[in-house]
Amino acid sequence: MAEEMAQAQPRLTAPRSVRCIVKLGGAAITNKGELESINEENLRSACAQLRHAMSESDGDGAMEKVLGMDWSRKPGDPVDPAVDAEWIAGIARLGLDTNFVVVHGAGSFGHFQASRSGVHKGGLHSTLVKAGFVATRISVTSLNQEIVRALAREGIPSVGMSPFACGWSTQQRKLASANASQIFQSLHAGFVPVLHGDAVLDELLDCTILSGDVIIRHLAQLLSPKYVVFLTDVHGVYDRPPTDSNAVLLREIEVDDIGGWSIVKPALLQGNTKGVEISVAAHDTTGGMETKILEAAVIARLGIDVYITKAGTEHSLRALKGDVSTDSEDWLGTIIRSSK
Ligand SMILES: Nc1ncnc2c1ncn2[C@@H]1O[C@H](COP(=O)(O)OP(=O)(O)OP(=O)(O)O)[C@@H](O)[C@H]1O
Ligand SMILES: C=C(C)CCOP(=O)(O)O
Repeated sequence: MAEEMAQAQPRLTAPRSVRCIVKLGGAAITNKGELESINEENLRSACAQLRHAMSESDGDGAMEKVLGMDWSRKPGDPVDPAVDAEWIAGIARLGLDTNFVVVHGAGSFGHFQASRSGVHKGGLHSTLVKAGFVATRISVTSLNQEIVRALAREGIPSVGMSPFACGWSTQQRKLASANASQIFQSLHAGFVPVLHGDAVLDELLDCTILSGDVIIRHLAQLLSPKYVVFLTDVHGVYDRPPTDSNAVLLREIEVDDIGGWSIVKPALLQGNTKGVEISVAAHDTTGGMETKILEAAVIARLGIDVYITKAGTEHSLRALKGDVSTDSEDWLGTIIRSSK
């Protein structure tokens, strides 16, 4: 009996060293202005680049034949999916370094439902908020499934995990309970966990919206990855909204011990005391680029380099491979790192 109980307890040991935690930003993998619309090209490219970054082979990372893992039948498919069971059985190992965690944002899934009903502000006694909570979860979990499928089609052994369903909750929007044992165990078993920004219960507000950016910071604290990558729809952090033609890309930001940060590159902005000007879309319930920068600064203070760059570019591939340094003049993106 005691043995059975011991087996039933989750293993709480930290996993093998995690190489990278990556955020697939909602602005990149969805068409943000169009309700529940996936940016198929960006999603496909992000998944292919992830596979490439995980590949253990020396070449360009592309296996001759990818072991597709989405075996479900999609609408319009005439017959059952062809699964070459003999070929698969003959493959000794995947040849992928799967020590990655993927977190995605909501983009045009979830934010609209949440902002329309006010889920982010709480108050589950309101029927509108309750309905909005359900609608938000339907929307983000359906996006999660599409992302897991896209990764699986690239042969990445991914498993979807919803923070709400894993019992994660907040207290006044700050993470209060976030058991990661299922994530640890999945990594141990060779799976790539795929989490997402979610609607969660809040001890004071009843409910709120937990951003993928906050999830990434929490996981970075728990898993100490080698580096963290945020892929989005712009090249990185600019000194003002990139819609302004005078916006300058901040190439390197240094974070000190107490969380203060300063611009290192470009040199012309060194000593800039005005800070960064940010605009956030009206329906965005989680703070947009501002939240990303704040969470990235916390991660950098841990001594973990953070790369923010545009999805579907040569720069995103280099970031996913960890092939970026402060000397990389030809890399387009923002590096946020510790000053130590
Ligand atoms: N100073 C700034 N620097 C960079 N981007 C900015 C700035 N101000 C506003 N933005 C906007 O921030 C957006 C990216 O942040 P956002 O949070 O939407 O990204 P995401 O993580 O990809 O999306 P989601 O939160 O849906 O997952 C860009 O579309 C950009 O226009
Ligand atoms: C709107 C919901 C449900 C999640 C938001 O997550 P984010 O897009 O990562 O900020």
